[in-house]
Amino acid sequence: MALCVGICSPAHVSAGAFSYRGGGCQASRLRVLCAVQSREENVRSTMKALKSQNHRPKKWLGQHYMVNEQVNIDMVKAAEIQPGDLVLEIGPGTGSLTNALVDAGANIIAVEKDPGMAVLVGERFGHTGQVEVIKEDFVKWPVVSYMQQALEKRSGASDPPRRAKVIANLPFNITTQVVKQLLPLGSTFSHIILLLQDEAAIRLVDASPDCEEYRPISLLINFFSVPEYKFRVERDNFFPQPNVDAGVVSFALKQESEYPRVSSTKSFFTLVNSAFNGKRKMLRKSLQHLHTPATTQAALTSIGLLGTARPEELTLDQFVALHNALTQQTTTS
Ligand SMILES: C[S@@+](CC[C@H](N)C(=O)[O-])C[C@H]1O[C@@H](n2cnc3c(N)ncnc32)[C@H](O)[C@@H]1O
Repeated sequence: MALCVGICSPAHVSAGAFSYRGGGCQASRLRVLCAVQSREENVRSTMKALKSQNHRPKKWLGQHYMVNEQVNIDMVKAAEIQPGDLVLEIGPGTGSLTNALVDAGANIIAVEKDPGMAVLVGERFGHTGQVEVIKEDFVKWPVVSYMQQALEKRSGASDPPRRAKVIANLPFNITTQVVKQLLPLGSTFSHIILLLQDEAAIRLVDASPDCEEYRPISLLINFFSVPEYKFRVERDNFFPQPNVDAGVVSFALKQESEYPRVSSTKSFFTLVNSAFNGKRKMLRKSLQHLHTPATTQAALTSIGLLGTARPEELTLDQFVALHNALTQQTTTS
């Protein structure tokens, strides 16, 4: 590593959206050599940490460890971490991202499902007093009550509690579930920064009706947050190497007063989910278990759409208008 000081600055990393190429970058031979050496060293220290726990990476837990420190540093930058911020990290693994958070002065609650990794990360950061490790399956963990209590403990009696942030190199198999679980929590979290499969990252931030993957989750994301694609991370930055590249996305969470105006969020998403049950069907058909076709058609025309509209043609604002028109018609009839 010492060899690389002053030469290894990631020249291919610029502000805005960029891409981490691991050892495959187009920079000078020396820089490539340094990147390879530094990555090998990171792989070695990851292996050493794993060996100390007699641990082989578990595929079923999505254990692909980050071996490029600069990616961790840039994820922390993307989260705009300030000293004293409370950060929830999902799946700390060997603690490489945790380490960048500690360096930035954050206080971290790290939830790890693998007992061996929970022990490892607890031992690694015990002396800092900045990391609390919780050995739990994040999906079953009571995130709101735990984080609210932690925020309240930290805030003075007078000032309103600062919201926490979430950061994670997420196991790919729980991505959708975690996104759905966290996005509506704008009173607890201000930002969520996730490293995901690149394809999922692109799909989640592109929520326009023209997008082929336009689905209820696209509407959910824009209802509750402002998403942004930050940068791409190529597969050779992980150990073991996955079959696909990754991407980092940020969700700036809205607070309740900023949500689109609907009478009930629950009934709004019931409408959206029902609408997409038959993506190719006309709304007046797919919504017929909620409203008669005539009612849906009248509501559609009252907001300036054709009575034959299909779900993939409506923007979030138009779904909101449709929901409100249907609610109004139901209450007046
Ligand atoms: C992709 S690895 C990332 C590890 C580390 N943060 C890094 O960047 O190198 C995913 C981590 O999440 C953990 N994990 C998997 N499923 C989990 C769950 N349901 N709840 C909490 N942690 C989980 C795995 O054990 C693993 O440590």
